[in-house]
Formats: sequence, C-alpha cells, structure tokens
Amino acid sequence: DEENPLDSLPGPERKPIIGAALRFVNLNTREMFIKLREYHAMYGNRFVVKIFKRRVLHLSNEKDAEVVLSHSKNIKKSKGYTFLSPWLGSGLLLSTGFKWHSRRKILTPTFHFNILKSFLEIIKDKSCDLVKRLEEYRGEEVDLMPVISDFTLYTICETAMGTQLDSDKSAETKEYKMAILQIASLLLNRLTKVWLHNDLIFDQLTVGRKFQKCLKQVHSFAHNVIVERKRQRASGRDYSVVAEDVFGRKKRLAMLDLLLEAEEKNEIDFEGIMDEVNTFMFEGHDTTAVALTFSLMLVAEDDQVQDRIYKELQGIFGDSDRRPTISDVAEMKYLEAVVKETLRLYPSVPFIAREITEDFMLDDLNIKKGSEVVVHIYDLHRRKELFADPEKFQPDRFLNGELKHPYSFVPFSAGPRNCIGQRFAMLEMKCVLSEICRSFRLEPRTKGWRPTLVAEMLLRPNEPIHVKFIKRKQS
Ligand code: HEM
Repeated sequence: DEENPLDSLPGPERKPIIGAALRFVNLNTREMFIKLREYHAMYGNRFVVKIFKRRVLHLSNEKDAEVVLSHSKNIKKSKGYTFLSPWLGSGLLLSTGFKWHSRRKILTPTFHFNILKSFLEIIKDKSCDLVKRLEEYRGEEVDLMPVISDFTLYTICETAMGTQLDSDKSAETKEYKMAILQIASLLLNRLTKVWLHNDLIFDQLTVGRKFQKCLKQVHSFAHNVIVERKRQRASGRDYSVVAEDVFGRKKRLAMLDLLLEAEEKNEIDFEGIMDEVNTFMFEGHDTTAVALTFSLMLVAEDDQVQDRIYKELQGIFGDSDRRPTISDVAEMKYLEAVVKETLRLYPSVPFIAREITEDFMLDDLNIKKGSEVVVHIYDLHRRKELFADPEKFQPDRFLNGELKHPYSFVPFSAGPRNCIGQRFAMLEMKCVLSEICRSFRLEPRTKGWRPTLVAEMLLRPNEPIHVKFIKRKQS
C-alpha cells in the first residue's frame, strides 16, 4: 500500500490492513447517516475513511465542491453506482467518457423550454388527479410518501414513455408499477449491505432473485413501449398530435419521441434508448417524490410561509380556477424559494461520489488516481458560514440577494455532470405545489415534529410523514 497524501488528513482510526472497516460493519442506513455526520463534526470539512486499500475523501465545503464538481475530466461515478448498471445500462447517469459526452449532447434538447411547455400539460393533468385524490381524504391525515410517489411515477412515466400507469389497468402495467417501486428499494438495500455486494452471493439469495424478476419485468415493459411507439411512428402517424390512447385522449410528446428521432438520425441505437428511458424513470421519480414530501411537511407547519404562498397564488390567479401556464409558474417566485429552501435542508441526493481517474490538486493536496471523493451536499447546505441559522426553514434567504458562493447550494449538483432534469423537476414541483396550496390549507399531524433521516442513494424520512389537507372552498 503505497504512501498517499490523503493519509495526512484526519479521519477514523486506520488499523493495519483493514483500516476503518470495523467501524462500518453492521451499520444500517440510518446509523450510517448519523456516523458520517459525527465524523463531519469531529474532523471538519475534509476527512478520509480508509477501508482496506480504498481511500474515500469526504468533502463538505463550497470551494472543494467547486473544484471536484467542475472538473472536466474526473466525471466517472464511483463503484457504488455499479449496482444500478443491470437496470440503467450505460444511460446518462452511469456512463462516462465519450459515451457520456455524446449522450448528453443528444439528450440536452429534451429539456428545452418549448419541450418543457408540452410536458407541463401532462404535469397539470397529474396534479389535478392528485388534488382529487387528496380531496377523498376529507381532511383526514394523509401518509404522504406513497401518495406523492404515485404522482411522480405517473408523471415521469407519461412524460418519458407516453404511457399512463394510472388509467391503464392492464396486468402488465400494474406489474411494471410494482416492479419499478420494488427495484429501487432492492438496489438500495444491496448497496448498504456489504455481503450482498458479491454478485454470486446476491444472485443466489431471495433478494437477488426478486431483483432479477423485477429487472425482467421493467425491461420487458420498456422494450414493448419503445417497439410500439416505433411502430406507430413508422406507420406515418405523427404520434404527438394525431394518435389517441384507449381513453380517447390525445397522445402527447414524450421524451421517448425525441430519442426515436435521434435513432432515425443514427445518433443512438435501440439499446441506448432503453438505457435512457430506464434512467429517466429512475432519476425522475423518487428524487422529486422525496423533495415534494419534505416541502409539504415544512409548509404544513409554517402558517406564515403558507399564507405567503397563498397570497402569491391569489395575485397570479385571483379567484379563477384556471390551470397554470408556464409563465404563471415562472411568476411563483416565493414558491420557488420554498422549494429551494426545502432542497437546501433536505437535498434528495445527499451526496455525490466520484472515482478519480486523473490526479488533480485540491489546493496543495494531491488527489491521486484511484481514490474516491464524496461531496456531502447535506453538510455543505448546513454550513453556518454560508447560511445563517442553518437548521431553520427560511425561504426568504433565496429571495434576498446572492448566495455567498456559487457552489454553496447544489441540490442538482453543478458543473458538467449536473442534473439534466432540473428544470423539469422545478416545473413539476412548483406546478403541483401551487395546485395543492390553491385547493387546501395544510396542517401537520404534530407541530415541530421531524422524521429521522436515512441516506441510501436518496435522503429519505425514516418514518411516515402525515399532513392534513383541508379544502379551501367547495367546488
Ligand atoms: C428534486 C428532483 C431532483 C434532484 C434533487 C436531482 C438531483 C440530481 C443530482 C444531484 C444529480 C447528479 C448525480 C451525480 O453526479 O451522481 C442528478 C443527475 C441526473 N438527473 Fe437529476 N435530480 C432530480 C430530478 C430529476 C429528473 C426529474 C430527471 C429526469 C427527468 C433527472 C435526471 C437526471 C439525470 C439523467 C442525471 C444524470 C446526468 C449526467 O450525469 O449527465 N433528475 N440529479
């Protein structure tokens, strides 16, 4: 084990050969989250955890985050992400090098303003359905996560693949929904259990077999949707305008249509389209679901914030019950600050991990090829040097002037590998929150209560979050 400058940094005790391995044996995801916060408090914004030969540098200050995230060469995801590859293949999240560059170029126009405008039509419909679903609770407490997850899953499925999971009751569709929900949690479970990392062991166990079954269902569903959409395009119908679904609703543009256009120009092949569709389904569903759940929790317990949101919406819509346009959404400045402040406190992606492929300098510290670097967005967002009274929910901080540093707030990451779906996500979150806040007054189950947190790949509440939705006016 050769000398490495990282060994000069603080961190948990490095025993000969095993390093700090014993400290991490048998920790569940909640304990792991707490342990890393403890290390951050003990060792500061740069510390190293060495396990056997693996050195992981943990960072949580804005200057270091800038150097790492803006690096143009060190864009390779770290080993932890490899468990996702049977599902996402070499889709945008996982790919690197030339493949990543060319895919990023093809996919960027998918999130262009004009295309987002057409996705807003789907988001509005799904938001309306969600409001109706919340009405059915008649002011009783709602366990948010499952209800909100359905909303984000239905929304991404229709925008990504043009498929309606909610109204299509076929067995295949139901199976797909179950499989998508299960597959992500099986993967995260694997990530946090060292003995499941080995493929041979994993594949033999029930959890591994369940994973394979879900994987097959998810892949075969996506495959069939793509083939069907391709067939329709080949038959000469302009799918986005003419075709109608089984309910007589006009089919709308989906991300898949743009990928099929790219295929017609030989920019991507069938397998590539599968990978990207699966990647959108994975990245675009849970991330927004947790962010919306935390937003609703925070809004429900802050009367002042809720009044200001409502006032802003009244200013835009008056007493009309028309649905929001893209320029209405752009006008929701206070609501945007609420979403940002939620993402500051509860960043859906709490850390970003890279495998270093080229030596680089962090000030005077040489970070060598082969090391891993983790940027802790959760701790960065809570630095008191950057955000006064950091534990407090204060949306105003995003209205009053500039951030102290461009890398002090990075819920969507930053630099070349930032989130390609961030404008879509903000549009979706603002649209649905505005529809909810126009229709209901929110109340928490217990004021001041906060869930404990677990960080798998996403930051999640460890207990259910309950909110009451009290109808504002009878329709
Ligand atoms: C609140 C919602 C969201 C948050 C907080 C979020 C956050 C992030 C972050 C932090 C990354 C960088 C991950 C890394 O470097 O390891 C990322 C990447 C990505 N996100 Fe999002 N995301 C959200 C929603 C979405 C949506 C709705 C989509 C798709 C429609 C999406 C698609 C992607 C893709 C494809 C990447 C990989 C980009 C690349 O590597 O070039 N995300 N996201």
